[in-house]
Amino acid sequence: MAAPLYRDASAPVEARVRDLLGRMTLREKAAQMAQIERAVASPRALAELGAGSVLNAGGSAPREQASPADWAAMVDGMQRHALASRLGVPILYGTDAVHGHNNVYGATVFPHNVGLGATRDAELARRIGEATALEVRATGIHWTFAPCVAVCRDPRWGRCYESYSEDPEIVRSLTTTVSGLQGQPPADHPHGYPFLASVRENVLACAKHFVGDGGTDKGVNEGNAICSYEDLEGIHMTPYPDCIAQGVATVMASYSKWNGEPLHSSRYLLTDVLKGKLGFKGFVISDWEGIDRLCEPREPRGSDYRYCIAQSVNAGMDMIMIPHRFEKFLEDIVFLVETGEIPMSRIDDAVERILRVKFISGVFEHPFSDHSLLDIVGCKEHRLLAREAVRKSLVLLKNGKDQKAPFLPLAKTAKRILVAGTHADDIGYQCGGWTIAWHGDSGKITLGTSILEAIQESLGVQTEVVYEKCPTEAMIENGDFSYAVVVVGEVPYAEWTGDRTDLSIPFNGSELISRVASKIPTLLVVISGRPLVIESQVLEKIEALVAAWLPGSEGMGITDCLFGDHDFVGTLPVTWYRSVDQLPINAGDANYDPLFPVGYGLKMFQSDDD
Ligand SMILES: O=[N+]([O-])c1ccc(O[C@@H]2O[C@@H](CO)[C@H](O)[C@H](S[C@@H]3O[C@H](CO)[C@@H](O)[C@H](O)[C@H]3O)[C@@H]2O)cc1
Repeated sequence: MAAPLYRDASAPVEARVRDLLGRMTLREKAAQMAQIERAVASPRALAELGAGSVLNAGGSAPREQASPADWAAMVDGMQRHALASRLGVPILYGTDAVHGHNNVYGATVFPHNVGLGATRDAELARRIGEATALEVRATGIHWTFAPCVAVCRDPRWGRCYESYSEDPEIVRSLTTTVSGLQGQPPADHPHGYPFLASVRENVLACAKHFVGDGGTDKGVNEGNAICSYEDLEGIHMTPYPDCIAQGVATVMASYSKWNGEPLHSSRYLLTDVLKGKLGFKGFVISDWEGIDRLCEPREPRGSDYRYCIAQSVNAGMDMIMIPHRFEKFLEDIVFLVETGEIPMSRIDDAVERILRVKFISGVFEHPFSDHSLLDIVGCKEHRLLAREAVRKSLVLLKNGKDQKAPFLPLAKTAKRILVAGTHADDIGYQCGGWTIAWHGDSGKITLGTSILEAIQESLGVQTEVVYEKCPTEAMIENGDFSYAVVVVGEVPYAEWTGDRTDLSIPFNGSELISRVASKIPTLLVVISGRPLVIESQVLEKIEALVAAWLPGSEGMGITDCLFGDHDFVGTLPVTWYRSVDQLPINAGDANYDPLFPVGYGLKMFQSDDD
């Protein structure tokens, strides 16, 4: 008997979609709309019930320090169960590889998006997407929930570091990450249609979080963006047409609201605008428990969950990141269709979109991982790319108390130097959130080079490098140091855990800086996901100031500039405000009076065209 059309790789995608859709029962269609967490991805969920997709939460891994082979074996095992389902529809496995394959121990950890915003380098963003796709593919994973194309308008938001910039034009210029992840579509690629160049080297991307996630009132995470449609479209929606033009396969809905209406149940924005006006033909996925949050306060009342499913699916949600209550979701959505609450046409549209992406992704023909890629995770070439990105992300904000006497580059011939601060020797701190654990952590959480190690590696034996996280007065007074490098900043955070109205340097950083800089010529390096308050008396005392954002695993990228092997090229992608009383403050505001404006950034060397 001839194989069914949907299994024919030479058949047109839309024909394969229609053929498979026509063979599916309502329960099978509903199951395809479910994304479940890896911990509950059982043989029953995959083979018997046919869940369409699996993800891992931030920090959820096969085991601690799981190897790329462990990850690939886990995903392949789930795939085998999925292929054993009645129609053998493979799963898509998704993960948050948002600054490299950051869940995986030993993977290359790139600078977070705010640092890439400082580079203004679209080609670099694309190359990082390319490298990330290879490391994700090496672990058998098909899809990353990236790039975040939020336009962060208030640094009090705990996810500003996931945003490239407060300027929508800078964000849209860096959506080249999509082409890096998925590959570049041909010029004649149909508008809005999902694209994947190579099942071996590329992964599906996810533009998130649609729309207005970075524009909530006072930067409250999952809050309410209060603005006109013109501002919503002109500021926050700006990057999406560029992502769609690059064939982005998926879009994730935002937890936030627009003028009080949750995005997860906004038919106007999800269907009329995203799928209608912008022509998006991939699929829309909810955020984690996004449907449950429609029923806030968290409902124990099952019926509300059912009502929220109807609200969201009817608004245009195609896949639901459940992630734990799969069978309840299945029971509820089947009930809603059978009772006419959700029209079958909406289910068919959602599943059509999901199957379209699955056929485009090549996962029917190549369902399993490619072990020849395993060694590419954390490879030298990718670490060099990350080092280049770190270097280009640094912003020099002060260089010498006297313009005529620049402080940087630091002397490589100094006899004795002091390196101090909480962030000088901490890989976890310099990587920030979404690294190994959901909210990140401190210490040697993965492989990489700390700033202290980079300084030690950059200097010869003639320089004694003294490291003290919190030097005493005696050491500062009597240490006979040529200069000091003080590295302080924020501890890692994610989402609401990073929402803050106090944006001073944590751990009494200002006090440490003042103590050291009062006695020793000092360079201050700030490791943070956003600008922090730099008091005027601190700014006066230090010789130089570098914003390093959240650079990731390759600390050598910082010393490449500090010691003058490369000049600084980074410029501020966000406003460096004077005080939190100014917030929100964005370029273009009337009476815009920041400490350092968007676009500010010094060089060490006068270039020819100066
Ligand atoms: O400790 N608790 O009890 C707890 C409870 C709920 C939590 O909330 C959950 O934490 C994370 C999992 O641990 C989830 O990732 C999401 S966040 C959401 O997840 C997506 C998939 O990872 C990303 O692509 C999106 O960009 C992001 O907005 C949620 O906020 C966290 C901790």
